[in-house]
Amino acid sequence: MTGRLLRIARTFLQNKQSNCIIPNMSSSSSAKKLRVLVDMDGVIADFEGGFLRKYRTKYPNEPYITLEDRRGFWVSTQYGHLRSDLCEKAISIWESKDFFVELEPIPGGVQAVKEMAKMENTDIFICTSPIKHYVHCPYEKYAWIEKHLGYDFLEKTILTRDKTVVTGDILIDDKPDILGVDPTPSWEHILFTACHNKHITPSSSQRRLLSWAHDWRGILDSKRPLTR
Ligand SMILES: O=c1ccn([C@@H]2O[C@H](COP(=O)(O)O)[C@@H](O)[C@H]2O)c(=O)[nH]1
Ligand SMILES: [Mg+2]
Repeated sequence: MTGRLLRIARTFLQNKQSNCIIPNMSSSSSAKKLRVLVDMDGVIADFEGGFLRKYRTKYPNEPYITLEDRRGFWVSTQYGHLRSDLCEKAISIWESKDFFVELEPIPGGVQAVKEMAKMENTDIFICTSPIKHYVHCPYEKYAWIEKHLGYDFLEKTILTRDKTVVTGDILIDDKPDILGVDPTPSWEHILFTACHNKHITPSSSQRRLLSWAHDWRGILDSKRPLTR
């Protein structure tokens, strides 16, 4: 027997003894799965709309910023510029009980996420940053996901203040700058258009998803390995 045949026979016996199952690389089920991370606030849950509604109810006599006039990711910063004490008043809204759980879904988002979850060779996770005032927010984010996406989606939920440490192929997120300890995250950031970011010109290499009515399937497909 040649050396090569001996090596093959030895490997076969070793695999047999250890009950090792050799994956069939030609089968589609063994193809590397596309991992999609989807942000929550501003992407599938309407943080901005929910904030404005509750702010105006709680502070009917205070000035406010319409969604049309929103600029910059941080609501609190823009309200602070309007009048310094409004920064704290804005923060008090999302620190209140029932703020996160009562957010309305963003049109098409829940449906798109459910569809992604059914796609072949696709793993989908919700990747969201809780606020540090943790009394209500983390619990309510889970409750929102159970209510709109179902109990099984709790298995696919990542709460983190640093999304750069999460691995994935795509992160669909409305925050223009996603920074953290890893300067070169594994995912491509797809900027989801929101009232606060629609005026900014993303860097030429950054792709946008204008809404869930736009071609999110094409974006996912563009990240899949080419098949013959
Ligand atoms: O002015 C603001 C606006 C939003 N937040 C909080 O930031 C996170 C954003 O989470 P993403 O996962 O990036 O969507 C969310 O918890 C908001 O409540 C803020 O603190 N201040
Ligand atoms: Mg967001």
